[in-house]
Amino acid sequence: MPRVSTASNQPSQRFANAHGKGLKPYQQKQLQRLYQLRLPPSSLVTVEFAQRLGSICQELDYQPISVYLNRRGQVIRVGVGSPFETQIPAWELPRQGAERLSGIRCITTQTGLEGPGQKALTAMALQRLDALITLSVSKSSGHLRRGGTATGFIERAYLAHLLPNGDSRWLVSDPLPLGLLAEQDLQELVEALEDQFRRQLTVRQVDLDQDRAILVGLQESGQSSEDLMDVLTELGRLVETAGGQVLQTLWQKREGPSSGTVIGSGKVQELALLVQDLGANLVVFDRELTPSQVRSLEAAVGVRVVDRSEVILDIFAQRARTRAGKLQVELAQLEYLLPRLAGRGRTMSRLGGGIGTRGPGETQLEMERRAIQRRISKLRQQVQELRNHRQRLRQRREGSQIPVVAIVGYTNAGKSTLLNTLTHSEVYAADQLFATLDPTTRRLNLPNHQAVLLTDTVGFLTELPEQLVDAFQATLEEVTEADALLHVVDLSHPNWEGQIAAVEKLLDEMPLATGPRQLVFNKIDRVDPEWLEDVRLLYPKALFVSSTTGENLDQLRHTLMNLALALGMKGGEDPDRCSSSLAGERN
Ligand SMILES: Nc1nc2c(ncn2[C@@H]2O[C@H](COP(=O)(O)OP(=O)(O)OP(=O)(O)O)[C@@H](O)[C@H]2O)c(=O)[nH]1
Ligand SMILES: [Mg+2]
Repeated sequence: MPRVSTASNQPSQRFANAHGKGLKPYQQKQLQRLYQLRLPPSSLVTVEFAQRLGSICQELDYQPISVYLNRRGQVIRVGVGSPFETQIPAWELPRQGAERLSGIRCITTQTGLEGPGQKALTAMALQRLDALITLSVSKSSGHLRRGGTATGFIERAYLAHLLPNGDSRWLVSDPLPLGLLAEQDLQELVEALEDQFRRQLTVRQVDLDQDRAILVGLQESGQSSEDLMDVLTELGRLVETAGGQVLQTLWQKREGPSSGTVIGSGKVQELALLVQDLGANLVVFDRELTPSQVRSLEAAVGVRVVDRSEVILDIFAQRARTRAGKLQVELAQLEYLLPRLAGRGRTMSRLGGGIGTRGPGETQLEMERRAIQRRISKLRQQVQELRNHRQRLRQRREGSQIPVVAIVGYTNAGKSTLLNTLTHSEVYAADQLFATLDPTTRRLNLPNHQAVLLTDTVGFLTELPEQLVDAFQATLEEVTEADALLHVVDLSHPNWEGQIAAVEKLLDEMPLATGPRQLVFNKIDRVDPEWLEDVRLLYPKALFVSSTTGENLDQLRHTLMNLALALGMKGGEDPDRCSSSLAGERN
């Protein structure tokens, strides 16, 4: 049997809290009876139904009542409170595309004579209601039936509905006599609206196979606007690299993140509206979210909410080609997933479809947890084997006394391109983040007939998820075991200085990366030559090259020659070098 309070299935208490008044049993009964009423499917509202609501409203001392109906004319929810207070939670709403309305309309009572307020209209937009009908109940002129019960008097009525992409989000009618409103055809109205929404969607050329994302950032005190923009630009690049489309970016200035939802509650609401307006199906935050934050946010906005780490993990998962790469990515993903298992799933399970949305029940979760743990230990073991294998490879290389130089740098700096140009190879290089996941080593013969081994490595990124760093340890050891590092910087990137700092920081955190580091500014073909001279003054020891045009690569070869000579001498003096560093690693 349907209850008056449909949201929590706890009768009446919710309303008593919202309005400071408990409901008397006979009042509850009247509300309950509303569930038995049924409107003709084509009617927006009937005069009888409106008057019945007006009368109940009077009997409840003019507390507002909101009734929700589906398109078959059935009452599916009754609440004492404004449309804003009685909203249907996002996860209980049917999941619809941006071209559809929810198939639910709300009829609400009020005592004022004005049309629906901002909050009520916002609630309509959040739920994508077919329509919002506001009935103004007169306090004075309610007339009495012979039996003594008030019938309620509806002074005027308003019809409000959403608008496809106009200057305003909704349209509110002038005050209408009830009779006129009752003549409105519901089907005609919603068909016309959905038709317009569909056409608008075609104009926007939304690709329905792609994730359509809204980015959310937080500017904490102490963070400059430029820093935030850099973070959000990079986040956008990451989302695009992962195959998503960025529809819009939203940010907020705040002391610090709110513990519940990162951004404040008003901003969450703005976000939820934007999701509706743009037909987004994904929200991406610029920072790592706790499981409970994800839960609250998903409940409020009604679509999947992910954090930056998940996007990065997703990219790695898509990029991984080799067995080793796949192994490492799977390990990272599972380690990320495990602590988040409990929260995910249940809130979103009703929405169905899409990654991370199918929620198993609690027992199944427990089983899955154990299965995942087993899988993680197995993967760790395999990653360890991989590590040993790489170690043997390196050992062989070191035995051959050819110095190893690792090319490191921020993702997309041009590391693979540099390796390709220098060694005439065809390692995969592309204008993508994390084009390279697996290190590749190539032999480079220098003009003096000496050789070095150049190793291309996975790109760096600020605040890489720790699970990834752990999982890619085997790969990163190529860096820690190299005799020297070439730190490649994309000088044409607006945040090149920030990227240098990020890479230096990560390298400093690797205790074994002790070899000399040579800074190589790349992509100089894309920067203003005058400005380049200024940078040269700032970094007198750096090299300035273009990997695509080959400019100044001779200088780089020369530098490598000197490096190799110095290393060769060092190698000669210290034959134990390789075994001692390996011993250190085993601990
Ligand atoms: N104009 C110009 N473009 C360059 C230069 N070097 C690399 N690129 C371009 O920059 C993009 C990234 O190059 P990659 O070599 O894949 O960069 P990477 O550092 O290996 O990137 P990840 O493997 O993703 O970390 C590609 O589109 C290259 O063509 C250069 O000197 N000048
Ligand atoms: Mg690369």
